[in-house]
Amino acid sequence: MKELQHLNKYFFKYKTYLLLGIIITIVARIFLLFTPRLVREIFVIVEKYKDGGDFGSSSIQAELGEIIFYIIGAAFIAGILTFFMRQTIINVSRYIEFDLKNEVYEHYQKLSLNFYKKNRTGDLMNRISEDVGRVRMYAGPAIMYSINTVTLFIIALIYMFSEAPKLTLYTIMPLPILSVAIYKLSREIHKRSTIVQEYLSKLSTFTQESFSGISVIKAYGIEPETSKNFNALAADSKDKHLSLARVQALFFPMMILLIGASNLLVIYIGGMQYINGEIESLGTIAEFIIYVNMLTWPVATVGWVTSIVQQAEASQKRINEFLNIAPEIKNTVNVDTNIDGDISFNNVSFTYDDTNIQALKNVSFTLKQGETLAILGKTGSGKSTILDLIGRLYDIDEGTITINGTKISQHNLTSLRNGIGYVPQDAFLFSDTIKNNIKFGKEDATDEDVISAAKKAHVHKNIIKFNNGYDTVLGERGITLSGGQKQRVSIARAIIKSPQILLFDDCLSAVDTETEEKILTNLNKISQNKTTIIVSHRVSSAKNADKIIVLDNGEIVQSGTHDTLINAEGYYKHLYLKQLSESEVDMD
Ligand SMILES: Nc1ncnc2c1ncn2[C@@H]1O[C@H](COP(=O)(O)OP(=O)(O)OP(=O)(O)O)[C@@H](O)[C@H]1O
Repeated sequence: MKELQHLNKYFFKYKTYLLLGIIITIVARIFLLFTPRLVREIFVIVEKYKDGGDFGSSSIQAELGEIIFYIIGAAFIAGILTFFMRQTIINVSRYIEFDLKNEVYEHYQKLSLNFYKKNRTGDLMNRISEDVGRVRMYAGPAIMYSINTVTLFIIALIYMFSEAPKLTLYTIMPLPILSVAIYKLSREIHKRSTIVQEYLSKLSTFTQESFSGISVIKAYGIEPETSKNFNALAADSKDKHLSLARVQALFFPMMILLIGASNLLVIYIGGMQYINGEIESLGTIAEFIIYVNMLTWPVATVGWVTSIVQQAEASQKRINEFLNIAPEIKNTVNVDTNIDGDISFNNVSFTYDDTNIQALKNVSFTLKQGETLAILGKTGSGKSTILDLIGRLYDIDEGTITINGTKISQHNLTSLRNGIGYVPQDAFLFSDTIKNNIKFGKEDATDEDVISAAKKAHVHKNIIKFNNGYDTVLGERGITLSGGQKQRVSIARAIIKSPQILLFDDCLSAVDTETEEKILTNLNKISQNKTTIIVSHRVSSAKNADKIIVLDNGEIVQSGTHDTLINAEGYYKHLYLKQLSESEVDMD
């Protein structure tokens, strides 16, 4: 129960509701327990009448009518109170579920990229949905059924012992067996349903990947193999479902068997006692049969609740594991800081701790506000890493990065990120309208702002050709747009923010050189007093930059301007000549 203590703050938050729920539960059970006693009363009256008691038929009718009225009244009140019991306690569990989901989600948002690299997306999703769901079962149903069982048991046992102590002992004898059996069964059901869940998520991952990668599957003609693999997985999943259904099918027969055993005991022992004169009325037997049936379900829930609590404890442990991870990138400055665009790298080295790859070695450069830097280099040479470090997605191991002369870690993290417009290599678009995807960079942007940004990113003409224009909804990862269109929408998203620093990570790779030229000219105009860094594999993207650096294996191997670099031996000149001859071939 140590892990579940995390929920105490929520129980405290909803204490009034919870307390009300507990009181309602207790009162509801008291009313429910009037029925067996009233039924016995009926038997007593009928027995007296049959034995020739001094009843007239109209007075017995009146007495029976009164008792029936009480039975209906008690059941009615118990029913209403049971409704409110669920409305309070189960509602509290839903509030707690909602709060916990928000807490986990907010925490996820604070965690650094490293965390997301180390943990699978499916795992993150499971903890926020399935695990929180299991914890809710503890916060609601488990508490409700426990109070229910305890109250019902205490009150019923008091009534039963005061009525017929020996019969009571026999009646409750099978109940612990029922409880233990249900506990064992619930554990087995849980074990098998976890396996079923695993198979379901395997199946959904498989289908999701097949549909996302359907073009590759079709292009390689491997539909039959994919179907075979799906069938095999589905067959395994079916077997696991059947094995779960087998144990689930045992649940009710077991309950019926044990209820039957208790009823038999009541009838047999009660009957003997009636014959011996130990109990006065057959009504007592009827009363006890009702108790048995009333107590069976709560007793069964003891086993069930135990297994719910164990599952909730395990789930909360998994949730706490993530909640206890402190964000690696911490905001140490609470006031806003000014980001104007002077950037300086001073002997920066950086190693990714998950792969131990040293991505940057002693990298130094300075950029004044308004200047443009182009970074070139072979793949894996560390270009994207430089951009990630400017956005402080990772903290550096050695050296210093400053913006406006202040160390990057001394800037307010929100000011820093607000001051940067970042266009990633892999343009990610949300399943939303094009307009909202562009506005993502600036929630309060007007339609005119959106259009102007799209024009600057040279995508406006494409967008207005769609039937719904800017209101065109993009599919998962923007599948309705071409690669180049996606990149340009992503550029518009950065432009609309009008940040001081613009970071473009090879984001023109999918557009033709002519469009690239036009976009770069527009960017040149926009970024007059903004600092721009363009990562590229093309000399055409770099040639107008104020500074160019060439990276190799994390080190700067060349730096200068286009003119100086095409006259010096090295990667840049080589690339320039290669791309020049390629473009000449294209023109032929
Ligand atoms: N998140 C990460 N975790 C671990 N290693 C990484 C991570 N990102 C990059 N690397 C490694 O760091 C090195 C530099 O990667 P980086 O993405 O900066 O190169 P790049 O020059 O931008 O490459 P490309 O031109 O292919 O985009 C590579 O060896 C890469 O495998």
